[in-house]
Amino acid sequence: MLTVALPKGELLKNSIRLLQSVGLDFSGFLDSGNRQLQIPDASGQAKAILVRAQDVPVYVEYGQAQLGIVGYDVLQEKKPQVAQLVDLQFGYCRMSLAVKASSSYKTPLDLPAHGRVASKYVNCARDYFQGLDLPVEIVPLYGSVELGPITGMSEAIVDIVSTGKTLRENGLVEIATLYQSTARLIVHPLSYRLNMGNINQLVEQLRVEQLTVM
Ligand SMILES: Nc1ncnc2c1ncn2[C@@H]1O[C@H](COP(=O)(O)OP(=O)(O)OP(=O)(O)O)[C@@H](O)[C@H]1O
Ligand SMILES: O=P(O)(O)OC[C@H]1O[C@H](OP(=O)(O)OP(=O)(O)O)[C@H](O)[C@@H]1O
Repeated sequence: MLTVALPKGELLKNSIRLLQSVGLDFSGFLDSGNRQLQIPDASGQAKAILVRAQDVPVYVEYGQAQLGIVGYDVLQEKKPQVAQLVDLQFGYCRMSLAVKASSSYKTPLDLPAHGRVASKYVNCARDYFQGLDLPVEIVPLYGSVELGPITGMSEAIVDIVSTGKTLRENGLVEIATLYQSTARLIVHPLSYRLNMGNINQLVEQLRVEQLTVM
């Protein structure tokens, strides 16, 4: 039986919608009273496990799930050994560098050498500043990173921006975009090569459906 790893949070609804369009129903995860972390599809072809967004590639890399749905941002941060097969065209956001709107930093190179940058995406932030040849201290945080510059702990943040509302409401502005991100269908490479549980057919169906459903 195929196992699909689904991310809790922002990408869950659209992931479930997409899978429904190819006949796999995991809508039970959307029931507010439901605390089950794995549910079988009614057809008996597959089951889904519900994990934190950052953990989706872990289950796929280790082969406990053959398929998963995860943001490109997470793949950039963790660089897991998985095949990235389809850009699912939802979960649009961008990884940005932001500073206080009132600061004098208008471009990344205006930031002071050895200044601090707070982020949940420490590898993305580190790679970006290495590419600029600007030495900075990356301060790892787990959320609400906008508070870094507000409290004065850091000069800047590297974080996901979607509507821009969170930045605006906290007096921050973007000064650079590291990359754009969308949800991706990822696959365990060996399972794909061996076509386990007819995985290739399902991937093709998802490739077609994502164009019409979203
Ligand atoms: N505001 C947003 N708008 C659109 N997509 C987003 C937004 N925030 C995050 N995403 C995308 O959705 C994915 C999951 O984000 P979500 O906020 O649900 O989890 P998370 O905060 O990264 O993880 P966790 O809560 O487990 O720490 C992200 O990796 C990104 O690809
Ligand atoms: O541009 P916007 O549409 O306002 O969205 C951006 C916000 O969404 C994410 O936060 P999330 O809700 O995941 O909370 P977090 O601070 O715990 O990461 C991200 O970290 C920003 O704070």
